[in-house]
Amino acid sequence: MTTEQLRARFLAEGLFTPGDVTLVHSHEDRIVIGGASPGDGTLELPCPAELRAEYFLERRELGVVNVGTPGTVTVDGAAYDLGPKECLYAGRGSREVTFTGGPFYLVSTAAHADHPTAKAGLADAEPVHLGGREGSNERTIYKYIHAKGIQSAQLVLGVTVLAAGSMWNTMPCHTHERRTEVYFYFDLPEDQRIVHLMGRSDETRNLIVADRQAVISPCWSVHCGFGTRNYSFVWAMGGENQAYDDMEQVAIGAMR
Ligand SMILES: O=C[C@H](O)[C@@H](O)CC(=O)C(=O)O
Ligand SMILES: [Zn+2]
Repeated sequence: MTTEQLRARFLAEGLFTPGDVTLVHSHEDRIVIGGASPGDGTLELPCPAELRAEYFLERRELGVVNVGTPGTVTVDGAAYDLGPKECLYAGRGSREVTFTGGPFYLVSTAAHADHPTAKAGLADAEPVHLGGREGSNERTIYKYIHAKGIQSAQLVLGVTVLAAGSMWNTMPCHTHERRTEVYFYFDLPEDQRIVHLMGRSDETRNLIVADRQAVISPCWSVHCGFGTRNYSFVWAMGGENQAYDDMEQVAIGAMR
């Protein structure tokens, strides 16, 4: 694939349109990603015709992460205040979801079961500190929706925050034989970029990614990257299981 073909297929740009909810429907594990940018108003989660559903969460579940300023997400009349990087899970059967403030990044997977709406902040996520200065990858991993956290049908989601002076995420890298993963990069200055590596581990390609863009990694693709500055990203997965560590590790020396 050429650069343009790779970008068209695996990179989601333009998710944040002021005053609108923008959704991208991937056929990789049927993951829908999106952005809600309410501005000064309130936005409602629409139900695109492609879902053939009465309402968005009729057969789906949703993870929401605030990637901006303090805001509120309301699910069937119950309001949840979300600070920056905080997360809300809305389960199957929730009929009305509205957004104010933010903006908010959205990830949805198909759901075969109902789970209660739940909020988690950074302190609830049992932060894991990984990497170090010598590897330029000092970072904190916050797990929100996973086997031991907020319960879901298949969605797994968290946020990773890189320390100032650290640029690498996920190195050594891995694939997930049983899942699709999407990285959504944010908190990167507008004029900076991330070199995201994708593709089979023995035949990698790269995507040059800007702030508030997402990369879809099918099960065969590695997903890791190096920024020209530090940044944060939301990682989210859909597929067969919810064990965070179900991954095929790739030795650095085995990458091509
Ligand atoms: O499957 C897990 C995901 O790729 C990320 O959680 C990895 C990550 O945040 C990191 O190492 O920086
Ligand atoms: Zn991964």
